[in-house]
Amino acid sequence: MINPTHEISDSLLTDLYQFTMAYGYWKAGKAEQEAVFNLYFRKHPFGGGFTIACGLSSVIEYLNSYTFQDSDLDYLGTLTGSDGQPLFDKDFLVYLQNMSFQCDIEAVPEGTVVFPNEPMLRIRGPILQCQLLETPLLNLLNFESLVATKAARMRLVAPQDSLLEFGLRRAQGPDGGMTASRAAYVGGFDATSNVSAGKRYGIPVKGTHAHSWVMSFDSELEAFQTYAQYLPANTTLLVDTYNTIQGIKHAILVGNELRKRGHDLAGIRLDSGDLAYLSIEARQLLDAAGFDQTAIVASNDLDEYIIQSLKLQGAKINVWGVGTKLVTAFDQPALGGVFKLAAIRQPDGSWYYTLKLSEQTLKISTPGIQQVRRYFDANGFVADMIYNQENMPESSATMIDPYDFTRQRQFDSSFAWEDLLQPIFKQGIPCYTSPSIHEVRARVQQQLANLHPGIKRLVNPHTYPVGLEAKLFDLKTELILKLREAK
Ligand SMILES: Nc1ncnc2c1ncn2[C@@H]1O[C@H](COP(=O)(O)OP(=O)(O)OP(=O)(O)O)[C@@H](O)[C@H]1O
Ligand SMILES: O=P(O)(O)OC[C@H]1O[C@H](OP(=O)(O)OP(=O)(O)O)[C@H](O)[C@@H]1O
Ligand SMILES: O=C(O)c1cccnc1
Repeated sequence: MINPTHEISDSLLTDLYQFTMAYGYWKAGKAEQEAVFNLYFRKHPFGGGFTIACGLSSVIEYLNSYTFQDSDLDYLGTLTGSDGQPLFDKDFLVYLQNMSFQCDIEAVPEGTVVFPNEPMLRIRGPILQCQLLETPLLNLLNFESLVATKAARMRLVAPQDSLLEFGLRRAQGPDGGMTASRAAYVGGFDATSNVSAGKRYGIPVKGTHAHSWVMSFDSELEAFQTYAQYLPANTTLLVDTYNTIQGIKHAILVGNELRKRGHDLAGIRLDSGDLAYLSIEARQLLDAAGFDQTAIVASNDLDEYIIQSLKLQGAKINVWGVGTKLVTAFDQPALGGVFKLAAIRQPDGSWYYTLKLSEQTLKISTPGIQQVRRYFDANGFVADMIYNQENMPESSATMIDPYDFTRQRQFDSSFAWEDLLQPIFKQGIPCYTSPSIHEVRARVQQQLANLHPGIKRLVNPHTYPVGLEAKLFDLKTELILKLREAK
């Protein structure tokens, strides 16, 4: 049985190794040791130059009901190791039963443009709790951010057009379909064909009709007439079932009949063939018949590259129906968000900063209680500087490229800035008022308007500068040197 309401309140929705580590922390007396983890990704999806942060409202919803049900604990109690013995002591299950979410969470608001290596979310609290949450936090933020980014790329190439998400049938299960519909709207789509997403998220729902409608009648004309008779206010006719040009002519006939009844032909839809050629022909036929306001909808395996190409070819399409390539994030099915331990509290109250070494410089994590300071000027965003909140930047700060220390920038007090991570939970208590989905969607466009066009190029975009504040850079370098020696 699928979960049609798409509720996410499952505290077992994590990897087993989070529970085995949690158990280990508990046994070792470390369960409540304060830790800080940063959630970030290393590379933009789709070879692009920006990513849209999305999924925070799902995170909030998830954490608001983060408790273990008796049946969850019963199930954990049945798990055994390779020796056949229970994995977890009963007392550990009691600990989980009595546990309440106690962490601080800071995160960038949904709809913010974000860049590699900067935290989208930071969690601070008992290490056992942070650890259990690694998997659901990544699950909730990775996919929504990915689809919102894909949608935003399509919006960029069709700024004035209507974008409809048609993906539910091709989505990764019901949950993937719901999440994708939400993220597509946030990223800039205007409506979805997914009625459940319309109800749940307040997204406009729109649609045309399928080939089956036409095929179920003796003739295309009769199919169009019948549709217009019963749905005169929603008459967008799919014209390519048999012969597209003939289909357009049939639609015009029906349009004239609709006008006599005080309605109009809202649109025609093309779903096969050369969409540039056919849309130009359709526009001419429609205009010549006085239907210059009738929309031309196109669908058929569209993505941002095909939409861009069709526009360059002069296609007369003003509504785009996009399914598969959007909701599956077809050319990059996952955003590689990661969750890394960055600091752990010592018994003397000081922070012990942590770092994961790697042969690949790109994969070396960054320590610190990280915050992102975004500098901007009259032209938009200038750079993002990651700093350690325990060692605040001076009013004149130096930002260093973590991969080439010779590249440095100075930000004096003449620059405006804002810190991106906002408090979402304080010691487990929610402290953030989520904006509406419509406000989040508007934020995406405001954010993109602040990016240089080169950063928004679909292919080989310019890289937006992200660096480390000098004291954090020094901390990281010091740690790398120490760990390379010691381990
Ligand atoms: N003028 C065009 N320029 C670039 N791409 C186009 C153009 N017209 C259509 N396309 C795209 O080319 C692909 C055509 O795929 P395909 O050949 O499978 O479709 P079709 O045969 O026309 O339709 P179907 O197989 O659905 O009946 C689709 O992704 C479509 O969006
Ligand atoms: O192409 P997408 O971007 O995924 O958009 C959704 C597709 O779903 C419908 O097709 P249908 O399921 O009837 O199959 P089809 O591919 O044969 O048209 C519709 O006609 C679109 O072509
Ligand atoms: O309404 C439509 O035209 C539609 C909906 C889902 C998939 N394809 C098309």
